Amino acid sequence: MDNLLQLKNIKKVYGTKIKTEVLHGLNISFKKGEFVSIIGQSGSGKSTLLNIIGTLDKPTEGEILFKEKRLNHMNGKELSTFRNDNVGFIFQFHYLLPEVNVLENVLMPAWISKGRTPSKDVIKRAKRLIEIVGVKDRMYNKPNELSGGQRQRIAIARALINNPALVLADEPTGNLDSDSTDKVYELLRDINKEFKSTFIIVTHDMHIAAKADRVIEIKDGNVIRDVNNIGKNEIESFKDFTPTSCFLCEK
Ligand SMILES: Nc1ncnc2c1ncn2[C@@H]1O[C@H](COP(=O)(O)OP(=O)(O)OP(=O)(O)O)[C@@H](O)[C@H]1O
Repeated sequence: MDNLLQLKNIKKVYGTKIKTEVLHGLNISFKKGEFVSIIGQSGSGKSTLLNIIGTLDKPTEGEILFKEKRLNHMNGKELSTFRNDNVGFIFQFHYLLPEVNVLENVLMPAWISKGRTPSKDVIKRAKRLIEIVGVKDRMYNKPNELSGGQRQRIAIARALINNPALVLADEPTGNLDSDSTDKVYELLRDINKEFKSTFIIVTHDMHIAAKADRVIEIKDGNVIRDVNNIGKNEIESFKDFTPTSCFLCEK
């Protein structure tokens, strides 16, 4: 698999008078189509890293290459175009617009990036995505008429409308019960297989992280572990993050 994204010596310092370095020179490459979990204790730097990868925040030092192209020197407008065309975001809270229906919510990023009413093909893609995420019968309902799990599924469909090469998710199932969590993760994996987008998912639940192709552990702003195809032996060694219901541990 080719590299989609490369982080080179990424440092992040917060504060001006009192400076705190929260990422200490990270070097990580992500391949096309890879499904990666980022795990770590609260405050270890996971969201900071994800925000930098998604260009929502700038690193204090270091370089980000996306398809070999340097992102560091892009201005705000260029970055916003870059994000709209290449990155899908899924957050813990769905941020759906309450005033418009499910279909219009999913179409919103396409609307924004083109600056006009989406084409028939885009509308077709939106309908297909809504079908894939299993909420077809709620296409014309408003978000407040959906369950929490259904809203998160719509947020996933919305993240995919522009066919992004990269999907970033920060605790995407943090607000869901364990049954919906499992279903949403299965859905993310299915979508990853079908559309070949690279998925980077921040979580502190090992039950979730273990479903990825690769698990990266961050501790105090450093990568302390980077493991492919995690198995039973490794999962037990991530004991800080292993809930009692961990499905692999019980095997
Ligand atoms: N805007 C900010 N200004 C100053 N410090 C910040 C800022 N954002 C985050 N931090 C600090 O950076 C460190 C890393 O925060 P970050 O949110 O990346 O951690 P995290 O691993 O995502 O945590 P959690 O799992 O609790 O969401 C923390 O010590 C946090 O207090």
